[in-house]
Amino acid sequence: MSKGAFPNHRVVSPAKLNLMLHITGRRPDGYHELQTLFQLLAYGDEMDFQLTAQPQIDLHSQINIPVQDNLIWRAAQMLLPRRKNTHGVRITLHKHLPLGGGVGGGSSNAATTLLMLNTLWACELSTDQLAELGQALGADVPVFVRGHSAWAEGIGEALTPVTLPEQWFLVACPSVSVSTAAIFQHPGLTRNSQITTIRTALAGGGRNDCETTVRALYPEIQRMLDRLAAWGTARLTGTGGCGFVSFADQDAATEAAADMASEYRVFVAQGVNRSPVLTYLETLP
Ligand SMILES: C[C@@](CO)(OP(=O)(O)O)[C@H](O)COP(=O)(O)OP(=O)(O)OC[C@H]1O[C@@H](n2ccc(N)nc2=O)[C@H](O)[C@@H]1O
Ligand SMILES: Nc1ncnc2c1ncn2[C@@H]1O[C@H](COP(=O)(O)OP(=O)(O)O)[C@@H](O)[C@H]1O
Repeated sequence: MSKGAFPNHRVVSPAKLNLMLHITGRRPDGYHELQTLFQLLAYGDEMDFQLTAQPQIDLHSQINIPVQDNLIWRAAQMLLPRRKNTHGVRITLHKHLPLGGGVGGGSSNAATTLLMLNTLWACELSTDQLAELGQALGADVPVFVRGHSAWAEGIGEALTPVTLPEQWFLVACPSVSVSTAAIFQHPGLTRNSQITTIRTALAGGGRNDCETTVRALYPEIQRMLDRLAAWGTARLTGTGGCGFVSFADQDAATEAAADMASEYRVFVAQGVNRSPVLTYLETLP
């Protein structure tokens, strides 16, 4: 760091898995009523945040989408009117998570940006305010803003923090990306699951209601889930396309990952109850 330069803050923008996902109804505005268990992971994209003397937002992201559409850019723009100092920021995204994989990378990046800039720009917004801003960017943003594994209802915004066993997960990502909107618009999707309880879900009950439709539309995902099933109960996360299996220990997960790695992009990650971004923010003065 050169003299006078601002420090660089590197944080892990975590992924999530939906351990189960039931669709219990559809609202008049087209959004679906869900019940889902969000498991945060100690793995994700890495993001660098460094304040600058110039007031602009300078985003370096390897993903091939127009900057105005990047959820990081959009999150930063939302906080700009609340900035209480004169600094700009240089944000660099090191993308590790697949796009449109159901592991929530874009939503997580948006939430990480809201959390980091709220501190670095001294915006002083409460967690509730940040979660509300985040929800306008996507249904999955609030869970990452609150930064805790959670039971979600409503359209995914009514969150109850939960403590989950910190198991290991093998996540496999097929080379296809699934459009969340397309799955939710599909006529074959089951939308009438019985309301279940948080207790049943925590005990491992439940399934992913999107899975039948996703399997039918994407043979490659069907094949991947069938391959994963060699190690246990294989599930789709979100609207896909990634699937996962849980393990009690890291070695077993790593062994299974090695077996799948020649065919699929895979990663092994531990489930965590608290987001690494919150842990990082606690270290700041
Ligand atoms: C269903 C989940 C479960 O985690 O799927 P994944 O995106 O993770 O796969 C998420 O809540 C998705 O969250 P997110 O990806 O942020 O969704 P949004 O951008 O808000 O919405 C994308 C589209 O999905 C549909 N949608 C989303 C959430 C919801 N409860 N009902 C819906 O019908 C809407 O058609 C919307 O236009
Ligand atoms: N910073 C970002 N990272 C990833 N995707 C982004 C980002 N900004 C915008 N997007 C868009 O959001 C879409 C869904 O993002 P992502 O979070 O990866 O999917 P999912 O919600 O299925 O896990 C991407 O296909 C991409 O077009």
